[in-house]
Amino acid sequence: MLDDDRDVLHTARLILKPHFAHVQTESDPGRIPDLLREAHYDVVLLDMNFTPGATDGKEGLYWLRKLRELAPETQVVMNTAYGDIAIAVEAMKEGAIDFLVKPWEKEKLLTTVRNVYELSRARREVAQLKSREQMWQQDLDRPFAEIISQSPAMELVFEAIRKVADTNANVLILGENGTGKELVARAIHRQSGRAAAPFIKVDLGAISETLFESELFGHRKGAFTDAKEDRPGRFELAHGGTLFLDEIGNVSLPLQAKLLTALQSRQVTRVGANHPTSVDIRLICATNQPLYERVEEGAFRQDLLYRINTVELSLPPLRERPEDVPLLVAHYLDLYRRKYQKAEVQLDAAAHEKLLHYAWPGNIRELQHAVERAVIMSEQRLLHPADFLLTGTAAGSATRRARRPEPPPSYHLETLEREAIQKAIEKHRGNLSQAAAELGLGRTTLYRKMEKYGL
Ligand SMILES: Nc1ncnc2c1ncn2[C@@H]1O[C@H](COP(=O)(O)OP(=O)(O)OP(=O)(O)O)[C@@H](O)[C@H]1O
Repeated sequence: MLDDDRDVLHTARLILKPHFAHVQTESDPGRIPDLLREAHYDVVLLDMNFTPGATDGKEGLYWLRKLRELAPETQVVMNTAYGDIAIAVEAMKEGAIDFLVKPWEKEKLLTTVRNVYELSRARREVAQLKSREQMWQQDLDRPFAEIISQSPAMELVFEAIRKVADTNANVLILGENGTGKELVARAIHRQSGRAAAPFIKVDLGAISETLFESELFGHRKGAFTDAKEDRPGRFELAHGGTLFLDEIGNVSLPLQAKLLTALQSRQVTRVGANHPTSVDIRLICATNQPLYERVEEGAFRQDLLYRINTVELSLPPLRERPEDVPLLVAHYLDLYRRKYQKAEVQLDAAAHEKLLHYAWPGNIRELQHAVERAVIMSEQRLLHPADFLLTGTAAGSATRRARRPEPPPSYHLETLEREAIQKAIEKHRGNLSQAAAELGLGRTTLYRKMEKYGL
């Protein structure tokens, strides 16, 4: 509160102090710029006249303008004397939010300041939401914002996405678990002309045979015991947008036939209905199964494969894009540091080495979970190799070994020891107690050696 009358300031302080976290009173308006530099004020109560004898309110209006200029989000309430209403109105035109007529009642002062404070908080929230939405919009404008990658292998994928996104072509995304198939499907949708319409995902691996038709094609009320009302299926929900069928390799042959019929005709009939409904969808399918082999085994219909694979995208496993590992580690470290409020957590060099040389059979999802777990469990600022329990299957490492020439044999003791430890950990699938027992070491010694060798 700014007022040249120290009694007024004293009374206001007594009234407001019990209700607000911070109340500041000041008799010299010349200090306004300094005060605003030092702190943020939600509400300022500003007198109209400061010089003895002045009644025209010019000073108040001058400082009001100054306040609006220096702190536009601060709300200003004018303190006016009885009879100053015309000046008060002018002040409102200049951006004051309200005015109080002196001498004010205790209750009047309290309610006014409280209301204005609530309003200023609400306005701040709206501003925050707006900027969040703007950031989100900017994110949408950057096509691959959330797909983190700097590898040539993924650059080819990005290029393919760019080419295919704005066509209506059916896309089949192949790749191991956790390679980002859903992320890519969403990126295609967002860059297509259908971006404003829904992206509907169906996890075909998780839908039971009995619910398949009703989930995908919908049902009429009374079609079966649980059908309490008419319900559209996922195909209809995706009308105008994109339908993403995940785990398409897991669908049984009878259901593949039903899917094929719907995809060929672009029509669906709700369970219990007599007439089909046309749907306009863009289809994206994904699977981690070797679909071509499944066709040869007779487990996947060839005609369905040809219907869904107009364009095929293969996502490389993480072990084939090692350039991405440091980037992903940094990304998820940052994310989980913030989520779990452990801003100080860092990886030591050996832990970095360990993550870099791991085969990541579970791909990005495994990396994400490994980093999250390490951040949650960490008790120190520095994360060591032992904080990352990577229980990669032998298959993962085997693939990696197959891709890289074996180093020449060495009888250097440390090299042999490192190898023995690595093999024991692999053999016991990451169970360090068992690995330590087999190596004839105590657990603490094993940890120490793992750290030394960056395992
Ligand atoms: N390039 C990437 N950058 C950042 N995060 C990624 C990247 N690729 C995948 N992820 C993250 O990894 C997790 C798995 O990705 P996603 O679900 O897209 O994989 P998927 O191949 O569909 O997996 P699944 O086959 O198991 O369904 C998600 O949390 C996703 O956000």
